[in-house]
Amino acid sequence: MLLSNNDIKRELIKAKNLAIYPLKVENIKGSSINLTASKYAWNISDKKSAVTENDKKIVIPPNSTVCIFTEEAVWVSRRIGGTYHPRVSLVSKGLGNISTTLDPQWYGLSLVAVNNPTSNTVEIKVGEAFVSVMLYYLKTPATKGIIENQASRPDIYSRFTISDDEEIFLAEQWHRNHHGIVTKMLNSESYQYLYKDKMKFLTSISNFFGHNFIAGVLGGLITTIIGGIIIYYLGMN
Ligand SMILES: Nc1ccn([C@H]2C[C@H](O)[C@@H](COP(=O)(O)OP(=O)(O)OP(=O)(O)O)O2)c(=O)n1
Repeated sequence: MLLSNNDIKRELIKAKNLAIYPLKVENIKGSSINLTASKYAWNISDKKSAVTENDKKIVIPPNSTVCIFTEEAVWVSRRIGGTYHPRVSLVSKGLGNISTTLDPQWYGLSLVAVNNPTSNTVEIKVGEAFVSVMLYYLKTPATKGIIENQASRPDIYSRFTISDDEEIFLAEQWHRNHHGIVTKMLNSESYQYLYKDKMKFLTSISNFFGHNFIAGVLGGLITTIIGGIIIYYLGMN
């Protein structure tokens, strides 16, 4: 079953099946969450950084592919899997990315390959939402402990020419284990915002039902229905 925006928010608040950090609430869409491009990106042909010197843009030359780390690290439990999809705004510039999968129990940054088959150079802004992840509840939880790939994919990024700064960031522990991603998310302002938003909603519902007039009307309705059922059964006998 595909997760809606409400399912995603509920799961993020519980933090028992899903955690994302940094969490950008505005990137939670109807049935997906958009992830943003980080300044860690490399061209697969020359293995060099594809980011401009001021760290503002990722440059994808004609007929080439660039691997871009997302700013967000994601953790999913055994009960959730997902798929990565290109955003229409990118596809309409001629770019594409090969749709890939998010395995249950995954934790780490995502490394997304974006290809430019056009004859023009295309740029993606650092921080721009460039890929959508759709999340699904699994019918039964996946087998415990089977995690086939290392967090944040060092097997792949080690093929690129990595600077010292990049190396330091990629070695940071918060995005390389489940606990780190969950803790960072729980301590973030956007998590507090999401949590308070839910509490506001629950309080407004309880205020609504707690209101004397509404409570009276509901009480009257319930009494009438129960009374009606009793009279009906008494009449039958
Ligand atoms: N664009 C993507 C897509 C996925 N992943 C992460 C999350 C996935 O749970 C994990 C594994 O993805 P695949 O199984 O597709 O990766 P491989 O190509 O390594 O395949 P396999 O695991 O079969 O060896 O990599 C990622 O970092 N970037």
